Amino acid sequence: MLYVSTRGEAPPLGFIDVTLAGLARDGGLYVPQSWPQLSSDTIASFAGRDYAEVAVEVIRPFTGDQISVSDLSRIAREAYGTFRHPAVAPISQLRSNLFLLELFHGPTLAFKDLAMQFLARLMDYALEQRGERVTIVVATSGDTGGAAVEAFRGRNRIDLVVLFPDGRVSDVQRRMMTSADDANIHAVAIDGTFDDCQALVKAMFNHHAFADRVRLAGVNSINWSRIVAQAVYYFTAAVSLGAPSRKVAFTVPTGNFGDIFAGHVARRMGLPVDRLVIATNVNDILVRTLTSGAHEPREVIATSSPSMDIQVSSNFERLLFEAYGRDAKAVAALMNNFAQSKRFEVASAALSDIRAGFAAGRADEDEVASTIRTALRETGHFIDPHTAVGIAVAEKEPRDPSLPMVVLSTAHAAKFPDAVEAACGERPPLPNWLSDLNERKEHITRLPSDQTQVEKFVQAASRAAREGAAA
Ligand SMILES: Cc1ncc(COP(=O)(O)O)c(C=O)c1O
Ligand SMILES: N[C@@H](CCOP(=O)(O)O)C(=O)O
Repeated sequence: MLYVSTRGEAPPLGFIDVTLAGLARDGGLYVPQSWPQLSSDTIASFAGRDYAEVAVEVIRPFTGDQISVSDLSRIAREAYGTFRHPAVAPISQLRSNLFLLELFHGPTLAFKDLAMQFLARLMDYALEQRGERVTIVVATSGDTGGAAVEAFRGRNRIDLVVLFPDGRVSDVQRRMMTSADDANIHAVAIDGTFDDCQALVKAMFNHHAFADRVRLAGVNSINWSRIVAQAVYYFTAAVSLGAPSRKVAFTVPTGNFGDIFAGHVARRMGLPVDRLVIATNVNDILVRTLTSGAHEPREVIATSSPSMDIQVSSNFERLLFEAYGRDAKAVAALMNNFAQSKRFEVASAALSDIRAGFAAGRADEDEVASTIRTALRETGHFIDPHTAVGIAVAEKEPRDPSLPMVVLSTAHAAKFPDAVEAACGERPPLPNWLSDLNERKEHITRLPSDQTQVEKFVQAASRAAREGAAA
């Protein structure tokens, strides 16, 4: 199994190299050369099995011969052993044929743990085998950063620098990123938005001399292994609701388009997914793109679902690659346009292709608040504002009432206590095992959104760079 860049100018790589590379050398994103298929019998056999076992079955076809099944199984067992629910990603029912896929039972209470716990162990394994070190720089709007800190802390061959937008994450999210004492973890508050943080990461990857010096790696969803690990829960959820004998639809709270693209991957592998609904808050560039074909960012608006306050959705490039019939030249031209004039138009054939598999809707702040209130009243449970965006959009979406609709519940309400309390008047408590979070000492460096200054910081944090200089 080889991976190719969406922009066509980077060398094809195998699974482990793609995992360690992050962004492709030409600025594109890696995708598999072809989609592995799982038969209906294989998918049906997932029913009742442990999450870790299903993860191995789904991920294995993507690994080629680069990792043995026993190593992959050990990594999956260890990764999903850190979750506090035996099902790892259980399903609960909200209303008739409307379900929540609970992705918040991991160590940092958000769906990012599902892939990050796996990825950290996979990278550790690969680096140990090769005797190498890397420096990871990750951009976060709040959840990826905390999940990465938890998954990579104390790892001997990896230094991690987290760039988060100063003042634009919740207190719980910030503390999860800044309160690790481990010497290999560095939390940096950037004076800017998530889009600025992500642009800095991509600029560092495209500065090849720098990227080589620090052995730069990425664990945002630009990293293929993040996506494939997230595809697993689409299988477990759909099978528990009757797949492959019946179709299932999903609504996905969307920002960087990684999570919903993972649903597309599951569909490409043979899972009968009826439709994937993109749910955004008022930062609705993807809804506007699906409506008009014009992909054009606006100013980022701060909302109660801050992790989705994103205008530049990295993984949309992977979908464009698919929709343009894997024409890397066409995708590279779109991305060049975007870099130069901050907009592009999706060609009508590609737009029709996207609309055939995806719908899109947005929820404003009033809808989010009223969804949180209604859910608490009807079920007695708190939901987080990102999940509320998903539910609000799913409720508005025309759908076949006989098909199950699964909304991805992407975070625990206790990560956003102020927003939840403002909506419903009650404050969701943190789980007991995190009750000392507010007392932990924070370590934060503040930097402007400036590539030179951030690179200087990353280089100083990088043991890989120091070893290279000493050699
Ligand atoms: C809680 C939460 N929900 C939804 C999203 C959106 O996911 P994606 O960026 O994969 O579209 C994010 C951030 O990515 C998030 O942290
Ligand atoms: N919402 C995300 C943004 C980054 O997304 P990723 O899936 O590409 O890592 C966050 O919480 O940081």
